[in-house]
Amino acid sequence: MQETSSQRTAVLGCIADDVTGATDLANNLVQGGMRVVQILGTPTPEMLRDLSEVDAVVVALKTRSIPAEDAIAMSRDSLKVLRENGATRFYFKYCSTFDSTDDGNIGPVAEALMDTLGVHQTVFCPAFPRAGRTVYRGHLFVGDSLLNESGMENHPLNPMTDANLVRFLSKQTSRRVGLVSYDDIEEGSSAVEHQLSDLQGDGVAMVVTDTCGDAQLATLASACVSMPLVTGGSGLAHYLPDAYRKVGLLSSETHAPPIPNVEGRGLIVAGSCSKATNGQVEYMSGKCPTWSVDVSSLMSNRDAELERLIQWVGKTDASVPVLIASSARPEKIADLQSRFGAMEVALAIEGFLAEVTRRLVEELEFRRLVLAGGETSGAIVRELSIDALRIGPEICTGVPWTESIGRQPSLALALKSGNFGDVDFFETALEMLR
Ligand SMILES: Nc1ncnc2c1ncn2[C@@H]1O[C@H](COP(=O)(O)OP(=O)(O)OP(=O)(O)O)[C@@H](O)[C@H]1O
Ligand SMILES: O=C(O)[C@@H](O)C(=O)CO
Repeated sequence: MQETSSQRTAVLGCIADDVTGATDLANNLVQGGMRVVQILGTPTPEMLRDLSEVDAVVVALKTRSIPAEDAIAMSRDSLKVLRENGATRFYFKYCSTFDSTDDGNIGPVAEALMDTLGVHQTVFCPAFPRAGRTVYRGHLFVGDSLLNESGMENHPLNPMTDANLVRFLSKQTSRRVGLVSYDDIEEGSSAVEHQLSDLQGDGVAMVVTDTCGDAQLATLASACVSMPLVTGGSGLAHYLPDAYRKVGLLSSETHAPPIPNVEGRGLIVAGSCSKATNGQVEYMSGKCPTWSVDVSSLMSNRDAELERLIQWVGKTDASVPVLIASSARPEKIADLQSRFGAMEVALAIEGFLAEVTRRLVEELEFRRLVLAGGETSGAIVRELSIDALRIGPEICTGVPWTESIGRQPSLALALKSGNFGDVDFFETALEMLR
């Protein structure tokens, strides 16, 4: 296939199961030299037709923690539109910590996409070594810890209690699950292709891939270049553009991302309770006015809590950013969940933070938003009616600045996955826009 410089529609169509994951994926594609637009929610054909000079479209859904049949339907709808717009390669992005439950949604959505595309095999590559996620002998590590000892076992929505991905994915699918091992990958991309083909001969449709470093991701990208569908975290995406260029799927030009040109006040909203976000909230709370959401009051008297918060922000010094956080430690979360129900409290907080953010943007001219947590960011961008984002430069591994497309006034947004970023992430992000 030689579509190179005349290619006007995106070659690669991506479907991500949450909004910060989508941004992370887009960031890696941008670093590979692609021009990338992120669409928030299922795209319409018109939205894609209006995009020109784009190499990849990343669709950000919010399907990680919803019933599997709904996640499948939304993912299929997005696939259809991306395909009709001319994409020939597809990427299903989930979390580098494989966030899901025994019932899905990673296995069921991957199966549905495979069936729609008529493909018999795909890879599962959650590894993102630059962010400390590696896979060895099928086991997922976060830094030096196995997934189930990394803090992810305490996640409010999908506690991860099994690091063995071959075993865990097998619970989500009736298809055979296998492994391309570290040793196979070390032998190079042809060896991986042979191994994939042998596994396919044995009826293995879903292949978890060991990956301990970036060189192995590059090998894997070359081995997967002709696969219509790949699945994974964002690490593999860094290397796919180059692999596509080598086979003529993508023009040899690379593109540098623009920094958002947005004036206005900074707002940090954290709904993630991950270890990293908790540390970032603690650090930033010593540096700017900070509001810690009282979840019990929110559950009993939401409107009063909202007004109290808006009034408080109105009295803060307009020359500095404001931080609003619901983040809490595991014991506190467990207590709230037992009193109100896990999903009920999660959705109530998401809705509350979303409404607060919209009101602050509309009423107090906040324009530079730093949001922590995928579900939280998803709820907020939806409330702000943002349809699409242009991807800008990287703030830290996996998190770029982005700028809203088609919204007046435009907003600069940094959508941070819960576990990403150093302790000073919020400060660093806002300083980049000075
Ligand atoms: N104090 C709290 N008690 C219970 N649940 C909370 C609390 N604060 C936030 N939540 C909920 O926890 C969930 C956190 O998910 P979110 O995706 O935003 O963060 P994350 O999982 O750490 O990030 P990511 O998905 O990017 O890794 C949200 O649904 C949020 O509303
Ligand atoms: O892959 C990751 O870790 C992140 O992009 C993410 O999906 C967190 O929600």
